[in-house]
Amino acid sequence: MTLAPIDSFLSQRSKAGLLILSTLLLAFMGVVDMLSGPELATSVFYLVPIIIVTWYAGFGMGSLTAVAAALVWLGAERYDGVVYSYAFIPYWNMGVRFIFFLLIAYLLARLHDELRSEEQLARTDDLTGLANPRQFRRETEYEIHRASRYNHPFTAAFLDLDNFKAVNDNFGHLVGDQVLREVSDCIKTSLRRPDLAARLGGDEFALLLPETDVEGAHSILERLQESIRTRMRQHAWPVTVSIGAMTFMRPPESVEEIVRRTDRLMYRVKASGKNNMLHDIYRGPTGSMSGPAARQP
Ligand SMILES: Nc1nc2c(ncn2[C@@H]2O[C@H](COP(=O)(O)OP(=O)(O)OP(=O)(O)O)[C@@H](O)[C@H]2O)c(=O)[nH]1
Repeated sequence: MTLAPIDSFLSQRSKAGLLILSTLLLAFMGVVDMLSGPELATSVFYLVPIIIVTWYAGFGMGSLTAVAAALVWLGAERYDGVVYSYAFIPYWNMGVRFIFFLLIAYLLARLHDELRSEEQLARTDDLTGLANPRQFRRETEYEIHRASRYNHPFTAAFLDLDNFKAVNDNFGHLVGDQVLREVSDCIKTSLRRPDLAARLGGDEFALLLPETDVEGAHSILERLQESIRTRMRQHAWPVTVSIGAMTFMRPPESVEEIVRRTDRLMYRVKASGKNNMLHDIYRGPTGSMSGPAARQP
């Protein structure tokens, strides 16, 4: 049994939706507790709404649910007519339960944050904050499935910096790192929200532009190339960028095919003098390919 559908359902709920859900669960718990009487243990079930709200809406909302759970528990005890030797004991118990719930919510919120940040680290390139190759592959696989289903084009592009080694050699490795960060910054500001940018390693970057046809991709990539050129000139770094881009009117078989085709275009740019872009169209295994459109710098 997998919890994925429940997880997907809960993660799509708004904070208000989760609060309503937890209120309903607590009300249900209160009724069950009242009907079952004081003998039957139900305490652990009060944790369910607290766990759900804390995990999907954060510690603040989890604390509110913890208060509500402690109050509902007190109410159920009152209804059952439990007798204590001192009048303050029910309130003491309520306080202890609240602290227990709060501790669970706190630990859970910490665990959640740690997991999220680990996931984030596993997806990103340390130096630039862009996606890493594993994440690029995962998203590209997903895009192939999506494009097959909805029959939409998408574009993939490979970027390789020109003369980057010269910066390392002449200004040092730290300046080289700064170049990579500046290029990443240009990429981040040139792309749209659904686009993905990854650093594949060294001075190589990959872009995935979902739902993007030839014209759309061409204008984004031209803008990006110009933005990188301008930024490099501002720092007097002798770096330009070579781009190979492929617009897939039909999805290819695999990520490898995307990489192979796009990489090949990028290397043709390198071989023909660098600092340029080749952009081609893939129309399917039997379809014809247009000649690559090159733009001179
Ligand atoms: N500063 C820095 N350099 C790196 C990093 N990763 C790889 N490199 C260096 O990047 C360089 C990449 O080599 P090339 O792509 O051949 O260099 P290039 O001068 O751009 O060559 P062309 O693409 O032919 O213009 C190598 O010298 C690597 O040592 C990094 O994270 N930081």
